[in-house]
Amino acid sequence: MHDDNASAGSLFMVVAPSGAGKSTLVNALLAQEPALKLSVSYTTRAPRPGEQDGREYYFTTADDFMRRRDAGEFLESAEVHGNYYGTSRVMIASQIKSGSDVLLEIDWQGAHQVKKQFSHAVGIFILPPSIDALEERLKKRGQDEPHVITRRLLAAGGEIAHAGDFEYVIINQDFARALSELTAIVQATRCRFPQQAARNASLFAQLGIHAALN
Ligand SMILES: Nc1ncnc2c1ncn2[C@@H]1O[C@H](COP(=O)(O)OP(=O)(O)OP(=O)(O)O)[C@@H](O)[C@H]1O
Ligand SMILES: Nc1nc2c(ncn2[C@@H]2O[C@H](COP(=O)(O)O)[C@@H](O)[C@H]2O)c(=O)[nH]1
Repeated sequence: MHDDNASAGSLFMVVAPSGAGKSTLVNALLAQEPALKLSVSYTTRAPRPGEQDGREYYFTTADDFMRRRDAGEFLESAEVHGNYYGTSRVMIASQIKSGSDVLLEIDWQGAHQVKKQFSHAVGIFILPPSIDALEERLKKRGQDEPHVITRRLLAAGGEIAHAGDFEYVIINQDFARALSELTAIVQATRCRFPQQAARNASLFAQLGIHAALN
């Protein structure tokens, strides 16, 4: 089993039922934390209007996805709402190794797979204030067919049942508050001993601080 170590960047996983607001929160977080790298996943889902290949996702066919999966190219992958999604192993490994903090927007199944390989990955589950609010948000977003929205709402209860598997839970009712909680989690993780020691190795050496103090 692979695991991260003291010199590695932090790995964040943001998980939520569809429509809870994770992409909106993550985009706002990235705007204020440009050093944080967002992993771009592969998916077999068709692009929504305005989505660009290589920006929101790498859009691909089921055949290509399976070929990549069978070749071990994915750190994690899962079927979600009738489509396949996966995170590139190579991209994450190189970003973490170079000390970058990386954020994955994935479902709970993928998060479990990542946690088995990177035990220090920080899982953050975003809850909607209610199922009614989730429905309203999906409808207002206006990007999915009614049958797709129904399917996603039906799946939400099962996904929410996994909230307790994660280190942190944020209720995205008031957006500004939810964003400030997400930011606080990222900043607190960066202040953990291994992350600080890796970022400030020469200061730590100068001050005579050793990892044994951790
Ligand atoms: N706190 C909030 N209050 C009201 N609306 C919100 C809030 N947060 C996000 N939204 C809106 O809810 C809709 C869904 O948000 P978003 O697309 O970020 O969800 P998501 O969890 O990323 O969904 P998916 O998993 O389907 O990509 C968007 O139209 C967004 O503007
Ligand atoms: N396990 C993974 N799940 C992923 C990944 N990328 C996205 N997702 C999840 O899929 C649903 C639907 O996304 P949408 O863009 O079609 O609305 C969403 O809840 C994501 O969390 C991934 O790489 N792996």
